[in-house]
Amino acid sequence: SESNNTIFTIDSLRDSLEKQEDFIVFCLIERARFPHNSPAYSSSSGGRRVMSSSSLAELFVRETEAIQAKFGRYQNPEELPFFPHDHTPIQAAAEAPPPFKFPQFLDPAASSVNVSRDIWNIYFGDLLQLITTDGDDGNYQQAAASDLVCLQALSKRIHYGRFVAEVKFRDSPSTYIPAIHAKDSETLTELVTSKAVEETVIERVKKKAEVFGQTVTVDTGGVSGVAMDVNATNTYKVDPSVASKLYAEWVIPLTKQVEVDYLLHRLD
Ligand SMILES: O=C(O)C(=O)C[C@]1(C(=O)O)C=C[C@@H](O)C=C1
Repeated sequence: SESNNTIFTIDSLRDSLEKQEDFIVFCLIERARFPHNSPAYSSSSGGRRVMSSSSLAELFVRETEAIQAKFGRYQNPEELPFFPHDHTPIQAAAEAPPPFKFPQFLDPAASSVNVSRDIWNIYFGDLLQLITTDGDDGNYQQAAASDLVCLQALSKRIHYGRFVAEVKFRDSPSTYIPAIHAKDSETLTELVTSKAVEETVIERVKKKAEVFGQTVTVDTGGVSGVAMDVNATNTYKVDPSVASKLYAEWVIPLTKQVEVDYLLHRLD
């Protein structure tokens, strides 16, 4: 309904993006507890009988998403799966509560936007090596479970660009309409860009990695107080410069690509 639309403003969306940062930083910290565990990402079967030629991590994501799809995860317009699934939620008992009615805020343009492949490739091709140590502890299930949570958090954040683009378009259609008609992605990219906001976001993420990634120690010698270990960069659980690089080089550029892809189809 139209009344649902009022909850989305550029400020409320930026507020949500800021809160999602906390979760993303904690996801990275959690994954960084385990070594890289490269066999989880190799698709060769090593001669064993396997379900498919996919890696363990890929199978884990695919199968978990399929279950979450059955329970309605992708009825939420904020969520996009990495793999296509039958999105029909399972039939709940007759007395079960009715499904949540998500506000339908996005234009059908949303269905033509999907950068999941890029997120997948960046995560497994670049990011994972930057937040983990080389090594193999054999606990691939645990590593893959952490990967899934990271991937879902990043995908939600980046695809939030659809909501941001819709708000920007509604706030000022005449700014965007000529570039949309001209299919001018370069101009659209300039129009959705706010350098000052980007710099704040990148700086804030770095600071969060510094604050959340410290080892907190409690003085048990009878003296009250909590001592925070604010030592050299290499004592942080995730290198703060990796967190800011993630945002500067991948998260923000992909969010902008999502915004532009969405706007390009906004008047279809
Ligand atoms: O806040 C916005 O206006 C956004 O579009 C989001 C975002 C981001 O990804 O954080 C992307 C582009 C802008 O240049 C600034 C920030």
